[in-house]
Amino acid sequence: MPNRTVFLVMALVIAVGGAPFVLGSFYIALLNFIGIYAIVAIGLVILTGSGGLTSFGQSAFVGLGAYATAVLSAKMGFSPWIGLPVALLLSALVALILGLVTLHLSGHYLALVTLAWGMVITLLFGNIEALGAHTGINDIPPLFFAGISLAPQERFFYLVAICLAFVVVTMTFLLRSRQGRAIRALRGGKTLVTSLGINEFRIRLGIFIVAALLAGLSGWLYAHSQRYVGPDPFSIQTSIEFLLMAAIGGAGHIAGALIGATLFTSLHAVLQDILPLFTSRAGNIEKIVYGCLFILVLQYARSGIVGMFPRIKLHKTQPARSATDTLPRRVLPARGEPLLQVTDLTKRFGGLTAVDKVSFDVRAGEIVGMIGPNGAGKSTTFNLISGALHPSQGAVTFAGHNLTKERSVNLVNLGVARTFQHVKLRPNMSLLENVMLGAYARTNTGFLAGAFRYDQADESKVRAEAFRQLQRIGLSGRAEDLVSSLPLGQQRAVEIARALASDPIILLLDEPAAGLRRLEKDQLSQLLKDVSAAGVTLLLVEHDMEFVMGLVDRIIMLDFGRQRAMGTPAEIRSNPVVREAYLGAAQ
Ligand SMILES: Nc1ncnc2c1ncn2[C@@H]1O[C@H](COP(=O)(O)OP(=O)(O)OP(=O)(O)O)[C@@H](O)[C@H]1O
Repeated sequence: MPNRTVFLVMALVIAVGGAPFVLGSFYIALLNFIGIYAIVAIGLVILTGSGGLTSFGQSAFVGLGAYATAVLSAKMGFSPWIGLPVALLLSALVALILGLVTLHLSGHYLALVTLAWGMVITLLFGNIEALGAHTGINDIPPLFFAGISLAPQERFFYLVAICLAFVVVTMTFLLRSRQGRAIRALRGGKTLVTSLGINEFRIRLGIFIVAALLAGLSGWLYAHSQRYVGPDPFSIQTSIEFLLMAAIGGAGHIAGALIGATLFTSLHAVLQDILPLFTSRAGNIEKIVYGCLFILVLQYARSGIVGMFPRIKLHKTQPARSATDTLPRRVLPARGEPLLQVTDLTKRFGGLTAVDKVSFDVRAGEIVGMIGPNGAGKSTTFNLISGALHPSQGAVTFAGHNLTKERSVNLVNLGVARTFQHVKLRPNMSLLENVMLGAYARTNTGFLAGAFRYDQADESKVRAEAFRQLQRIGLSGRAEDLVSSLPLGQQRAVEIARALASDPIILLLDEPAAGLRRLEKDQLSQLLKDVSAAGVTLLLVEHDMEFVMGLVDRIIMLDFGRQRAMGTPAEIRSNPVVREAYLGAAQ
């Protein structure tokens, strides 16, 4: 651990250890609430801030955890410690069921379903007699540890601090891990994550369960801290307040959740003291204050308070230390071997035939370009080959596999990698992390391994691979910089490095030169020639004829969805059909 981190951790341990001796009981009780709420807000950092999924049902999961342990300990006489695994299991199970039903759907279905779930659970808590209906459950027994009662808030404080520290550490590790990168990539859209071999549904389900687990833990703490549970604290309003906490602090960072929970809970305490002095409608005014706060945050500080500060790097990523830190590489097919066969490929959009019986093949080691005027069907053909679209008819065979029958998420495992016409990098991630995403399918560590750091051997290899690819494009010196700080030409190079990190047999490039200046195009052309020299086959769609002619071995020309010509650049240049349909205007 670097010295600065050791110093920070020690200072924090001393501050937390001494707090109950220095602060009065009001402040300790306040800190307990902050800790309990921060755990839920950290769940939202994972779910909403990182993964882009909104849940209005987090307080319902808190309630589930709280009621589970309350019923077990107060009504059934079990140890409150038994309540912890039960609260966690119940939260995870409900999240699994809700997730399985909704997470396949795109759009705002999850938000709507969690809203309904939040409303239903509050109604249930308030109406089921066995749960104490509106009176709730009293006399929840305190926790005991080694025979010592944790009933006093000063002692409970240590339990909250330990749970919060555990959550902060494991969730920080998770976000930095292979699955953490996948979580942060979700916002890039399904086509991107699928092309990297990331199962979008599984990751969404995973983070929904993680956030529910944290809410369940928070509920367990809440029940044994307050020793009473009733329906009111678990309403939709509280769920919105959790979202507000994460948004104020900065939903993209764990530190944001801590800051947001601290500010919001303190503000709540202050308003509850002050407002009744001026008005008998303190509750309503408080809601208005929160509403205004939300609008202000959305208007002026979308990344929350944390986003107002420059990025602090507590650790510097090091390249691999030894030669054994390398991922196994696949054996590339020998140059000239048949690799990709496209047969009668057809795609209809309603009455429009965008691609009409296109057939061609690509041999290993070739650079093949696909050209054609606007609307010719190039992108559609590209998307059919890369698995982003399914054909209406025809087949794409790659190294013996029928790609049209494969799940698109598996293509990267077969050796198919791609780049995008509109660069799809994750702007808030470093160059290194963006390229590491490319190697996602080459290792298989899961959420648990990431959260508990059992993934370091694999991570070190993936990091080494990403450094190697960054060196290849001449950007290893900027590995730690945010990718959004690069000009477009270098961003395209990073996309190529990311694709190469998957150890592809074929690289599909969608208009790689679009938007580049002349010098950037020359650099890109040289990079692609180097990649080809290393044995990777290239198939590209491109508008820029000069760029294509100087780079490729063969060209396929499409027009109105049909394949009009195929040949070497010289043959294409002199082909009358091409000259008329495509080059005519340029000559
Ligand atoms: N999802 C879609 N739904 C309906 N029509 C589509 C869809 N995608 C493409 N098309 C249509 O299919 C035809 C071919 O489009 P495509 O984008 O493949 O052409 P292109 O050669 O890539 O053109 P450009 O160079 O302008 O990108 C166009 O007429 C387009 O409007």
